Amino acid sequence: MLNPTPHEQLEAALGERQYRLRFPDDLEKRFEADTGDQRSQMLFISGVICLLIYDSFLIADYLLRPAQFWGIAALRLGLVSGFGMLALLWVRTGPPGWQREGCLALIIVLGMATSGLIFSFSPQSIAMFDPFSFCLILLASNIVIALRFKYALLTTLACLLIMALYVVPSALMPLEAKTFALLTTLGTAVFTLFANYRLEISERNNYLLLLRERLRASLMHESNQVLTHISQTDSLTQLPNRRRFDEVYQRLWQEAAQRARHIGVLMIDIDHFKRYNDHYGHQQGDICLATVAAAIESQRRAQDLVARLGGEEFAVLLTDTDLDTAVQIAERIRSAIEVLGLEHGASGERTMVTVSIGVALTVPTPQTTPAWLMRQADEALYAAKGSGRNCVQIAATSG
Ligand SMILES: Nc1nc2c(ncn2[C@@H]2O[C@H](COP(=O)(O)OP(=O)(O)OP(=O)(O)O)[C@@H](O)[C@H]2O)c(=O)[nH]1
Repeated sequence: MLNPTPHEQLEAALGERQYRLRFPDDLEKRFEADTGDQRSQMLFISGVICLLIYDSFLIADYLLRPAQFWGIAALRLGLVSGFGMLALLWVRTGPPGWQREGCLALIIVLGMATSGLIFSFSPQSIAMFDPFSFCLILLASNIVIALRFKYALLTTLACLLIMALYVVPSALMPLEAKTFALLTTLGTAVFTLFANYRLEISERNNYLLLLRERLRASLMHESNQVLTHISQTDSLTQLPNRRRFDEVYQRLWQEAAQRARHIGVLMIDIDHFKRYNDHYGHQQGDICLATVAAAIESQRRAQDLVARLGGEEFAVLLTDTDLDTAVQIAERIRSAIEVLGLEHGASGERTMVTVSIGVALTVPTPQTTPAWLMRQADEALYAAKGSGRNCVQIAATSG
């Protein structure tokens, strides 16, 4: 079975009941690649805010536990904030997802363990306040930092265990207060985990919708490019068609007018092509047209445009070219087709396929127009046909 395309994977993920916290592998990798850097930056900012709040509790420590203040300050500022800042700076560099989440989870657990230790230093009269700080740590972990759910769950369980290890055997609180503290912390854990789960689900769903829009836009862009190419290309010769020629011609004319530079047109027509068709058949005529087109294309300079204007008529747009060079290019094209040696048994004049070419060149002025120059090239072509074909003629106004 064929592997599903990114678009199919995406539609399947959107179609599923949206409660899963993991996409199929490819999509999951793309999710991490697309959102990882931004998440690292957000985690850095929310982490710094959490550390500031954590350290602001030094005010309460100073008021409630002045005797232990300096020891507690060393724990909060030196241990938790010190390691915390280092971890956040590292997270900001955009490490892989599991390292980023795991590292922050460890810092949160360290914060909880330190809060437990601070609780154990408390005088009996104020120990009852500390469980509130445990709840705040869970709030920070699950809502503000919003670790990915799996990490949030493990961190919460570790925090609850640490909290229970400090509070349950503690002699600082009566049983009623311990029960209240445990229930409050447990309730906070459940509520914040539930919110964390919903946050991640909605982040993932938003990502899927955004990705679908991006994929649709890029598919649309690709289709537009294909359609534009089709609408501007001649299907038989794969050369630009008349529409494309006119578009480029108008633009180059304006540029030549602004810069007072030459612009030139070579009008090329296969000689006695009606006879060729009649003699060899339309299908062979098509092959001949494509061969002649490729030969003309092979002689053009990089900056010039070759187009099939219709039927057996081609044109070359020349920019920044003097008359001598234009005639040289025309002569090169004429001779390249002659030396192809494509048999033309019905020509009457020669035995192989040849072309006649009209050359017209000008520096645009307010009195001249693109259509006027085309007419000049057409008249020169007509003159080439009149001079026995298989030759190049220059428009009278270009000489
Ligand atoms: N095979 C083929 N023939 C085409 C195509 N488009 C136009 N033609 C033929 O090209 C021929 C052009 O003939 P004319 O315009 O009379 O000119 P000519 O016979 O080349 O004569 P001169 O231009 O005077 O040398 C016609 O027979 C058209 O049917 C095409 O896409 N394929």
